[in-house]
Amino acid sequence: MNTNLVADPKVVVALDYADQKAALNFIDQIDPSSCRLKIGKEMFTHFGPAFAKQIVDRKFDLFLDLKFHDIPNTVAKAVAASADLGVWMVNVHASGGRRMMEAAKASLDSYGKDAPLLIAVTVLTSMEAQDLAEVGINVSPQEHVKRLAKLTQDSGLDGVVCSAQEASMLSQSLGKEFKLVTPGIRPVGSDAGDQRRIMTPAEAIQAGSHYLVIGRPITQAVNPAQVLAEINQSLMV
Ligand SMILES: O=c1ccn([C@@H]2O[C@H](COP(=O)(O)O)[C@@H](O)[C@H]2O)c(=O)[nH]1
Repeated sequence: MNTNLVADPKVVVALDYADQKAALNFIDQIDPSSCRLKIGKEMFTHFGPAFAKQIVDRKFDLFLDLKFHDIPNTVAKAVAASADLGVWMVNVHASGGRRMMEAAKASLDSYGKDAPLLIAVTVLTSMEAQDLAEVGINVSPQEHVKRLAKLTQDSGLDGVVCSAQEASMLSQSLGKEFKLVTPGIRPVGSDAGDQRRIMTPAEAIQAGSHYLVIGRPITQAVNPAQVLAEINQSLMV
């Protein structure tokens, strides 16, 4: 199926499947130029690095979304192990701090042009002000995102995970080259589920998002490849 082939696909499909066959069935219907793919804690815990390699071998750009958050030495080693898998992008939590992020970045030095993009999670898109207050952060999500994104840039990373609601603010303050990777994307009419800071695909691109992470609206659809094609179409206008 033609899912609208684009030179630099913006959509990153979150493959949050408990069933490897279901994920591969979807992947077999799409082309690497129609989207990038992401695996996170669910599929990596079920199926491990071998599954990640299968996706890389099929020539898809793979975002390994394991959100490392540990001491600098441990995170640096985990990021280097991710690079060994040949992934396109990998991430850590910005709240792990500057020394952790710098160690993660340094661990990629020896990979040269083959190093994956390294980005950091700011404030999860499932969180709103009340969630932050309950963990002792008494500023708005926007303010906390801004602080963590600046720290991420100062630590030498390539970009952040944030919500599209913060994209315009970050694009202005940190520049257009700094990658903004935005989950919490919901086409009109789709269920928000546990997400709180959401936007539609077209609005997110207009706000300055570089990559749109989209999971359930695609993967739980009756025809995931068709929904992907419709989303790509909505981005072409
Ligand atoms: O702040 C974050 C960071 C990561 N995610 C991940 O993105 C997808 C979103 O899936 P949907 O089904 O479209 O909600 C999922 O894999 C999350 O782990 C995020 O949502 N927010």
